[in-house]
Amino acid sequence: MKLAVFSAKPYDKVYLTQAAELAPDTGSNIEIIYHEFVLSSETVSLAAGASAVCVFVNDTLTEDVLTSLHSLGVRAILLRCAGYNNVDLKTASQLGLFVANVPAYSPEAVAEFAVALVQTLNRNTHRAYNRVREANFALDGLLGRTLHGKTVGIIGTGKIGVAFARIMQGFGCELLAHDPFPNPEFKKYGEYTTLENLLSRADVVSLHCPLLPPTRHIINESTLGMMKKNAMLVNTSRGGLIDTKAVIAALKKQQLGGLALDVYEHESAFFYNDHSGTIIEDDDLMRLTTFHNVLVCGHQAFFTEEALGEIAGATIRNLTDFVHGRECQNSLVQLTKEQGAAPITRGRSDTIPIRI
Ligand SMILES: NC(=O)c1ccc[n+]([C@@H]2O[C@H](COP(=O)([O-])OP(=O)(O)OC[C@H]3O[C@@H](n4cnc5c(N)ncnc54)[C@H](O)[C@@H]3O)[C@@H](O)[C@H]2O)c1
Repeated sequence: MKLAVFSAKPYDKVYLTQAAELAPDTGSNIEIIYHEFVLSSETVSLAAGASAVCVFVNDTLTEDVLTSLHSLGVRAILLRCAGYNNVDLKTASQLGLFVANVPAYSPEAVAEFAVALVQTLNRNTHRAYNRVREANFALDGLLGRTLHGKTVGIIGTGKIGVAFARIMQGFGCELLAHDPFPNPEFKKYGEYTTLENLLSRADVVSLHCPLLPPTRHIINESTLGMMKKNAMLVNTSRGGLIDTKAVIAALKKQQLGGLALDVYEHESAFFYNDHSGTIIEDDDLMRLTTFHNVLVCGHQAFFTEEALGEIAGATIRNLTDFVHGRECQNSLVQLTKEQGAAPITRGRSDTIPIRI
């Protein structure tokens, strides 16, 4: 069985190769071909000969890409990530393609990174680091706020949102959450409220919901206007949750106190590659990097040794479930027995109708 891996970085090669070698029931039967470029309509032909493709957050699996994959003989799509907003699941299902993700690979890794962003932005440690290297020990401009006693608003209380809540409770924060599907786990840490009430009360707002049609630009001119003046906004979820132009306007008006992003609406053109020698034409991204109170990272919240090991292991397990026609608990499409995969059995927040 040939597996074509797109957007493959050196670390993907190490962890996936190791996981395939350790797979108990297929072992050396998996031949992996690594492509460093993204999967798109321009590159899809390179999947020829493969029965399965493995993709990441910025590979685009639109109707035409999926149709091409299917006609090339690809039957399984393995996402080595949790979010699947980049895959047209309806078309995949119609084509009878198996699609599986890795729903939980160290949610703690992402939650811990969100906390790191909050504290870096709040206490200006990134600016202090640069100053001290130039022997500038002045404190002007580095003033932060004590988090203890502040209100933190969490939008989306799934695995990552709850892990974030648990850590922020440890800081002594009051926690509010908004989620159309309340999670009993969160109730240990705080209370659910409406989006409007959360935004008007929170000193820090952190986004942990998936990107879906109803959550696209959930942070927009109107919802930014509801936020407490000088509050901080953190997004480690998906770039499309924030209307970038609206957030730039809120920063310019000094309505928003700070912004920390691990994800960006149009990140697929830049993230995971070195563009330092080129002219970046995305003026919104460049504008964001000029604010002293904005921190942008390149979608790295998941990036820990533990998470990479879990992602690779789960990806290969999803593949072997498909190969052996076993029920796959990470399946994202409902296929018939004849199409070669088992029915979906998902938990509360992962039920498919919510996502499509
Ligand atoms: N930056 C990274 O490296 C990274 C890594 C992993 C995941 N992510 C992102 O984090 C997101 C959350 O991951 P998770 O594992 O916690 O997912 P999850 O499925 O466990 O939880 C998502 C939660 O969002 C809720 N939700 C759905 N619609 C909502 C809405 N309109 N308003 C508020 N909440 C809503 C769901 O009910 C669910 O409780 C993923 O969708 C993914 O986009 C980012």
